[in-house]
Amino acid sequence: MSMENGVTYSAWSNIRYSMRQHWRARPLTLICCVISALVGVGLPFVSILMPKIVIDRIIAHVAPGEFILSVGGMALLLAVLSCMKSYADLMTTESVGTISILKILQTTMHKHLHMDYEVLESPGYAKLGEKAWRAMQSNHSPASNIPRNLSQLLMNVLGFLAYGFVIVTVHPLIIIFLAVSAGINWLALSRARKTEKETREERSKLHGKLWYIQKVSKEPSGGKDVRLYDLGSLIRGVFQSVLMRSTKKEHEVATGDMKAQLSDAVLSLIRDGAAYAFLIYLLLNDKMSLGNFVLVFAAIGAFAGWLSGILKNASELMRSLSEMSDIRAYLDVPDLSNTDAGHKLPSGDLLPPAITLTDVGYTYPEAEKPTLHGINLEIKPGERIAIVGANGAGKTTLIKLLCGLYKPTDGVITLGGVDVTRYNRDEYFSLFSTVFQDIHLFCCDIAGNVSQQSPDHTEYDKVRKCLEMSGLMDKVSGLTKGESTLLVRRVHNDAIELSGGEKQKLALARALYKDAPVIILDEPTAALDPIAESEIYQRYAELTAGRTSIYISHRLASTRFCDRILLIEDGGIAECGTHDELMRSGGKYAEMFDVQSHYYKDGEVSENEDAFHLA
Ligand SMILES: Nc1ncnc2c1ncn2[C@@H]1O[C@H](COP(=O)(O)OP(=O)(O)OP(=O)(O)O)[C@@H](O)[C@H]1O
Repeated sequence: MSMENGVTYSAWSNIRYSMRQHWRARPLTLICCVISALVGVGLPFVSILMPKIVIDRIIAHVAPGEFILSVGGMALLLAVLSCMKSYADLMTTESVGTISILKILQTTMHKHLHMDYEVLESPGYAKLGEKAWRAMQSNHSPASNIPRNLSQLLMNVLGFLAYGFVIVTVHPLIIIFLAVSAGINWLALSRARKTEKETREERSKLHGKLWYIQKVSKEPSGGKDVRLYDLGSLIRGVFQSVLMRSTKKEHEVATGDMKAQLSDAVLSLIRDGAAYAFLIYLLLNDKMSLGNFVLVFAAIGAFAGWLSGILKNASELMRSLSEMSDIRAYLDVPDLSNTDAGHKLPSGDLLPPAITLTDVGYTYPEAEKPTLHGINLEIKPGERIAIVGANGAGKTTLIKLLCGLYKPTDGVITLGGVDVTRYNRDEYFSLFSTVFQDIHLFCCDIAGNVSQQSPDHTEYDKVRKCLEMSGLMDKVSGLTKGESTLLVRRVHNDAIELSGGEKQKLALARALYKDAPVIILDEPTAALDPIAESEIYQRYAELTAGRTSIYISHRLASTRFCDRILLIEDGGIAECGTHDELMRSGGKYAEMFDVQSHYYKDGEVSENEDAFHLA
């Protein structure tokens, strides 16, 4: 699955996008940005104008009342502008620094939670995610800096024009000289930006690796192996080598930035020095009044600031905009499934529906060959199917296709005679209760983990019934808080930890609570003790009553209570039939069953013996 969505984002489109986000989060932010820009020019302008007015008034011998009025008025204006600037800056910093970043985090979380599972799992998307995450965390975070950059750019441009006008009125030559030196500076900054852009892909990859190694080193699930196999030195070595490569690249970027800043400083010195010398020459030769000299002298000093401000802000804005592209590229990866209103799902008497696979195949993204191919299968309403096969045969892949987490790369799956891609993705999910091998617990109480709903919407009697059926009620009733006991210790101090088998029982209770017409169980008893496992087998008919069920297991004896057994081999259905039929045909299933049956009681399993008594 290619993650190139073919969309490019122009600078203008990124600016509009960012403005829209900020406007939705808090319109006041953008208003304050504009106020900050305008006052940011007005304030220093009034400051440099004040000495000229004082000198001009003194030289003109104005009346004391007029003098106090004009100077006092200027001082008052300065105080008002200063307060406005402080307020606008405070509001902007607070808004862009928290609210807007949180808004972006909220948007990305919504994307993680609702995108197609197939996209979420794909390596291409993970890479895009790393780039976007890096962009969100960077010092130049577009989330916070685009409005601030624009505000500062606007302030610098206005300052440049206002001060430029003052200088031009004295001598146009000075402004040409200042503009040429600014052009040279821009070239230096462009080079720095080019280095940053060229190395961004690689820096992002290295950063992703560092982050992954950090994550591995602190995950308790990997912590056992790290200690018992002494993986610490290996992990440290890999981290060190990636860190060195990452530091080298970051150093390249920092050096580019430093060179640009150095050239700015040197050029500013030459530029301002020459301009001041020229001014002094004009004053000494009576070609300029003292008031104008003071005004232009201050204007030239500040003009250089506006100029380098424009260059710096433009460069930072470019960087922020390209980082915004990274975030948008991540957010805009399209879903492959139908998320619009789809074909009406079967309901009432039509449940559970028939599911048909016609020439279905699936190739994982970037895989060399298909994991599954040419699968033809009809699952009748209410049928109990068992799927068996060696490790890596494709059993889990097949059920992910069935329950809509993957879209077939070949062939068609229909449900109730309708191509499943025509149903709305989330409505289609509602038809399946699935227990996967890897069980995810959410940081709420046991009841919430079973119902997957908030307490207001949880039916507690139903929760207890499902816990009873899955065999977890004995454990839960022994807990002080019963089904209100919290799970996930990382989040809640008073949470409990469940064992592997208990988690599996909880997952089964969750599947039963959902009460969907199709129940799919992928090795649901792998972690259960023999008695608990046997109870599940004995209750299987009750657990799956009125539903279509699909059961994956390596314990071949357990598949005997199913109507049909499918053996997956070499990416296809190699054998299909009842246990007796498959045993009679003497194929792979019979061979696997015979190998396993050596471990049963007394070495043999007779046809009539309870096949669930595993040693
Ligand atoms: N996300 C993935 N990306 C790429 N390849 C994958 C992915 N998941 C599984 N595979 C590959 O697909 C093949 C089938 O995997 P699958 O999990 O369907 O096997 P399985 O029959 O359920 O195995 P097991 O009995 O060990 O659970 C394996 O070779 C595996 O490497």
